[in-house]
Amino acid sequence: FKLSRSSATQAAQMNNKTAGFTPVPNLPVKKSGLLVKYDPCPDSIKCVPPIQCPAHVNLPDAEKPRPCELDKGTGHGLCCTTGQNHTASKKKEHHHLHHHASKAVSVQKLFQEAKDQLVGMQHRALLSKANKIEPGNPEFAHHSVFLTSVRDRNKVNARTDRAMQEVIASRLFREREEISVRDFNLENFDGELVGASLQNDCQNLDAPCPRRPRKYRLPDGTCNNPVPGRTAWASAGTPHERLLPAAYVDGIWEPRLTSATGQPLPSTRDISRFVFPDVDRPHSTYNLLVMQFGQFLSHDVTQTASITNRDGTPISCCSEDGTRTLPPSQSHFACMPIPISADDEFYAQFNQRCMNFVRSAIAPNCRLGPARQFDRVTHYLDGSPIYGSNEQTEADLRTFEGGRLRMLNDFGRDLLPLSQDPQFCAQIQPGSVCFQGGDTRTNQIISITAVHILYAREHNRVAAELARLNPHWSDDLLFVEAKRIVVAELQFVAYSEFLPLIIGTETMARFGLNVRTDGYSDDYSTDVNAAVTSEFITAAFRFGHSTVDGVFRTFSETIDIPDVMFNPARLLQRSFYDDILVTMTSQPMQEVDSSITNGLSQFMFRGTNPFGLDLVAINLQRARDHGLRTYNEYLELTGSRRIGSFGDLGPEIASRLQRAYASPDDIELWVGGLLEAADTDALLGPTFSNIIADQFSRLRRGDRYFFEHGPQVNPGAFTPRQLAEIRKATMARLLCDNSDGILLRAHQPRAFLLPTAAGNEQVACNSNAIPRMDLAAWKEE
Ligand code: HEM
Ligand SMILES: [Ca+2]
Repeated sequence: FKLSRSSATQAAQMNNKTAGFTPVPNLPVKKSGLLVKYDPCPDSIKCVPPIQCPAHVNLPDAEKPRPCELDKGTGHGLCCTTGQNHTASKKKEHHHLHHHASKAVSVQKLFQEAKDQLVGMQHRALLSKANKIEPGNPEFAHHSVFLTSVRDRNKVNARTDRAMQEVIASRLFREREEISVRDFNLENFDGELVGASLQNDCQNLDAPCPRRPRKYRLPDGTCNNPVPGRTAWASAGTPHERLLPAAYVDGIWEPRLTSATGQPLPSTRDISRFVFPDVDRPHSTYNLLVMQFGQFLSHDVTQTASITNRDGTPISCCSEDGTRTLPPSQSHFACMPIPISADDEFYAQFNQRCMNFVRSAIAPNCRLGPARQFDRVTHYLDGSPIYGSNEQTEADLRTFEGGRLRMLNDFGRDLLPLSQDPQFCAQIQPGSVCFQGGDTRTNQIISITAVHILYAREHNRVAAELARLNPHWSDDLLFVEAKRIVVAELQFVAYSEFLPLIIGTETMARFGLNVRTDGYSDDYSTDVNAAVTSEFITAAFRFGHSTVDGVFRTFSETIDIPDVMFNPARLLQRSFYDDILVTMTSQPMQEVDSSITNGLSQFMFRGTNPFGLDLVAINLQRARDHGLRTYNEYLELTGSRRIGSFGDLGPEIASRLQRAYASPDDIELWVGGLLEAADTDALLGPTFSNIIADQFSRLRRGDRYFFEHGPQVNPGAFTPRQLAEIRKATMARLLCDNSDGILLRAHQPRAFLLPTAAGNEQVACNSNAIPRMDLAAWKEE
């Protein structure tokens, strides 16, 4: 007797649910065992979720904010006086550099020393002949997303040089001034360089903006915040924010390498193979579009840059055949390769002992202090994967006729135009083509290429409709108006349909994330920086990697995902676009749990090689590179109790964790976050939900152009009538309006849930059950 597929699935899911760990609130309890009831906060002090008052972790007990009840019984918060900064604004310690009779001279001397050291490091990097990567190597594909155009190369090199000088100068400074690592990580010292002779390099912190605010966003995200000194906030090229101070062992850029026990941390590849095997656990109601839209959103808000060779080529930190790590004398200063154990069940077959890993590029800070990674794309949720994150990219994508985006017309179907570097994908997957989108990751997996096509078609659909309604509008006006509508639809779908499925309705309410049913929102604040946090991009929003299935079961074939990475050529087949859209909305995604498909953890970007990269190992290595703290520290940040033993996380997983880690204090944020049991009606547990909720709160409260913000604050506000139309947008309508009508003519109204979910039966695309926006609200009287 065999279990039917569905009951086996159910059993697996129950198993997963009971295995999940639920963090325990860290609150004072009365002798009776009941939670203490809290008084309201004093006037003008807000009660916020603990994550939105991050300084509480680092304050001495006597200064900690006191707990309070959040609105509508959604849990406990803190009466916060320190805002969203991870350090309380304490008086900075003054070190003599600042008071030196000729500060400018000593800063300059420090930087000259740093420059000399850097030249030495670069010289050694140049001498190491081995550190190039050939096309065709999986690592070449990994780095393709980081590559900069020839046009930008000098600028990128100059920026990295400057940032590296700051790192070296910070080291010299910290040693000479004998500042503790803790104070350095917390930035409890005066490290401002503004005013010193180097200030010329710091001017890009404030973008030049027109006096009268623009009605439309700028492609690079500048001039969103109107306050002088903040006009570059969250624009392309600006650094990540941090919830907790970095965990660099030197307080500057040296990654965490030792366990709480004092022995070396385990290799992230070992953590991957011990803790994250490939187990098929399909989700009972969520489909693969949740996964794919999630990745699309992540590409909108974040793309980290990598350090490269000076000629822009990727750096290799392993010997060419992967059998050994390059010795320090031969390797680049940005190298942080991942060791592979000799007993690795998978990579040992291919004699691999080293997986390449190059550290993320860092931004000049214009101050001494911990290194800060930056975002290459606009942090704002502003459709940047569709339109690009700078003026040039946007211009390259436009036709300059009718406000439209360029498309490749393939026998009557609109696809994205072919990439200007059409050979690129062919270097990874012979015979493939690459498409051109607003983001360099457009071809990373065929399903994301399809989402890019979906939105580009929507843009052109809206532009055509606006042109019909307003025949006198210019190309420019049609373009910016269509973009404003498409971005609003994207934001609306993200906040109304997607986010509640991920973090649940209670967290939505606690962080004030729900879209309104009418009127304008009033939560815009010039004090909120929308920039993504290190914790969000390096761990929490990478939850999505657990939801990826190793195959697409399309109408006509079962495709292994590594075969469609950088290989979107199937989209040229007449029915494939519809087929992959239908596959995404009808095939379940994978559960969020301690399992990752081999398609990501062994074969990622394999191209024509027998093995690829391990994304789990890379995620964890990236977290160390970016100075992320451990799971326990984020439990504390979110107001939960730390775990004391592996057993706290459940009996089955405990032995696997014990095999990987020496101490529960070493468990990484991404690992602990995935192991939590989901909140009620959510996909994720509280730690990831909190980090994601905090980010999406920044992304609306810190974005002046957010679709719900009214004319008092938003120069691009919609009229009430237009806003009512935006609020009809759904993912189902987007799919229906922009499919080829070959395989997709009907759809379930809730597009992120399987058609088998209760009350979600398919209806014809022209049915009223899938509402339609009426663009007549944009007709000029
Ligand atoms: C479809 C399969 C996917 C592949 C092949 C993939 C691959 C990758 C790779 C190679 C990176 C860069 C890793 C590094 O060097 O640190 C990355 C980063 C990331 N991924 Fe994925 N991913 C996939 C799906 C997803 C999904 C579904 C989500 C979220 C729902 C997601 C969220 C992220 C985030 C937030 C980052 C950090 C981006 C940055 O700042 O550079 N990914 N992914
Ligand atoms: Ca963006």
